[in-house]
Amino acid sequence: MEMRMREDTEMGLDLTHPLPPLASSLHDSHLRSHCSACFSPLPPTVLVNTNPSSSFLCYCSPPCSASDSPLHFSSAEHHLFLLLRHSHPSTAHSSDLRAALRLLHILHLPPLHTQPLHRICGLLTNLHHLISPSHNSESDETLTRIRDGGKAMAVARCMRDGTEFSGDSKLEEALLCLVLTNAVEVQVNGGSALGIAVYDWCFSWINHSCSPNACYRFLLRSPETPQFSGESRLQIIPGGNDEIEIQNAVRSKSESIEGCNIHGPRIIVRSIKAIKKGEEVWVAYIDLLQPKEIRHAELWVKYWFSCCCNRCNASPPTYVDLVLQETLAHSLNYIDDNMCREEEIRKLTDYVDDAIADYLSVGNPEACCEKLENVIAQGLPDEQLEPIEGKSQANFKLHPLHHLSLAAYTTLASAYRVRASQLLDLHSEMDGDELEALSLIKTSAAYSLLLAGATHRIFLSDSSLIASIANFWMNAGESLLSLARSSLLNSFVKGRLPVLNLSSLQSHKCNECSLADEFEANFFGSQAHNGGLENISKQFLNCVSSITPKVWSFLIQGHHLCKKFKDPIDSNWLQKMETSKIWGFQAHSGCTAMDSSSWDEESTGGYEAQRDTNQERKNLFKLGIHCLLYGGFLSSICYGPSSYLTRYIRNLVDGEESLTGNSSHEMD
Ligand SMILES: C[S@@+](CC[C@H](N)C(=O)[O-])C[C@H]1O[C@@H](n2cnc3c(N)ncnc32)[C@H](O)[C@@H]1O
Repeated sequence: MEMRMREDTEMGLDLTHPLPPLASSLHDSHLRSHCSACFSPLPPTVLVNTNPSSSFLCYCSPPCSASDSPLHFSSAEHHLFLLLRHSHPSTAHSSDLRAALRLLHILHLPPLHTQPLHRICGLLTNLHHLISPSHNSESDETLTRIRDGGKAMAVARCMRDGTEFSGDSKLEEALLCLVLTNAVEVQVNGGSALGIAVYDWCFSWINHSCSPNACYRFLLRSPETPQFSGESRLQIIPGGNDEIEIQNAVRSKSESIEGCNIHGPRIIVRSIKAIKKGEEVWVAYIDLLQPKEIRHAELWVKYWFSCCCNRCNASPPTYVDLVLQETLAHSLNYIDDNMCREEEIRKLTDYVDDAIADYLSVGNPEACCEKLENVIAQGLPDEQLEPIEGKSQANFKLHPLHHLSLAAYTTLASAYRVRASQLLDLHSEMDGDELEALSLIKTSAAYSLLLAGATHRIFLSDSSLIASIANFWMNAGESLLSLARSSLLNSFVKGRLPVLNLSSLQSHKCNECSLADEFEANFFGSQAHNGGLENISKQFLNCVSSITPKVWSFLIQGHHLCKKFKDPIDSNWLQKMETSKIWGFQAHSGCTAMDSSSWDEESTGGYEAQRDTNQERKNLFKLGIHCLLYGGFLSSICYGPSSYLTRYIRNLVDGEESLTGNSSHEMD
């Protein structure tokens, strides 16, 4: 089954009203911090439980409790918790099982033997695929999860009914497969996933593409939020080969499913490209900034299909797919065979994963930064390169747009920021540490700008990456703005800084571009995207290309790796490198695309402390505002003008805390 456009549509329009979930469940880690019905965060003092014997779920209000608590007991979710508490006290992750139990309960399915299990309530289960014994270990994990999970669900239902478990859990397994095939992670306000939700065919029949034309967002309804406005006509209609399924689906739309979770997180589908009437609508099921091989492996294991979208079928591969997996060999004496190369890539991947784990799991951001910067600059360390058949192996470096490089910049931006705040927390009084902290914050901002600038190049060749790119520009803007506003900059120059009011969007209009007006117009709901994405992007790039060179040397001062990136926005250096060595192995000894011919170290060095730091600060601010507004503009295309992110950006730009004084400051 699939979904198609009812009429021609523009980019940046909602294609559905906010659709309520059939079932939803918080991840176990959020059960104490969020309302189990509406997923909104709980104020520390408001924990409503209808039944004192149930301490598993919390609610934000009596209406949420009244609507959800009965289902918690009648679906056997409560009994599942009791069961898991005894069998797997610490490792339980049960949101998929709980959502499946809830669905099983509200669907009132007829007895098992009369029910075909490949589709339930119109939704595909993939049952026979997901439970077939397979050749790959990740699928084996899925199989074990379905077998064990189905059994746990069935036992919980028997506990609820006071009956003996017969050993048959086929129906439960089918519902669990339905959840694995159709559930989406619920993420709001750019945070981590709160839980999962399953929606009816209006959303669940939308297929995946690695170059999608639509995206989705969630809307939470807490008791304070007014009722969701009435349903408007769906802009997408069901399509596919199964006429009976389509007719059933259209008919079922008028009968609301009993028990449907009215307070649960709602989903809205939105176009990110112009779509023609009758064209299929696609969303992305996975992270699109991964090379084809990894995307395909993930889709196969989770959803059991091979993607044949335009991006995946392109021959030669698209620019995006080429750079995301491109490596650069820089040793003549290597064994030129694919096995070696694959082995090398595997080692690079493990090395980067280990470095990221140093930060995220071990809590050592310093070790993480050192490893990531080494691998970006030099490839693997020597001890990782065992000679094969007496010959030393090539040491591959990652292309600056390789997906591991992108993961590295993201991690470095965050790890440097954390290092700065750790340093300031430890030694808040010491001047030397303030300078060190400032340098760490600058490096963090440099990496977030590098990430945004580098991935923008990819975005220009594939606009379906818009949501990720919006995020990168917003992060870069936020980082630059907080650096410009940081009091640490005050201690960097002797003497007092002149008065500089860095607040209010209106007072920071740029003479060269209309970004601020576009953002403002969007924010107040007047005609969206007047200037068109292409025009705005061009204006934005012109502005940031002229501002960045004025701050880049300040940001990377004293940082040897960042100095290798001549200019994060002007990617001429990258282009030079790509044309000098196109896809494949580098055949010349010692000559790498990352050596000094392309990575001009000299041109960016030599920052002098005597420079006009206040001017530098203004430029940082100006660049930050541009990045934020552009990220906000892209994000309003993906998530709508009234989304949390747009409001957040407005607040950031308006700057609740201005540095000094009140005089207005033009972005000149
Ligand atoms: C959420 S459902 C989408 C609707 C589904 N096509 C149906 O018939 O109900 C996800 C499943 O749809 C199929 N699917 C989604 N995108 C696909 C694609 N691009 N190519 C082939 N199958 C796809 C896979 O079987 C996947 O497990």
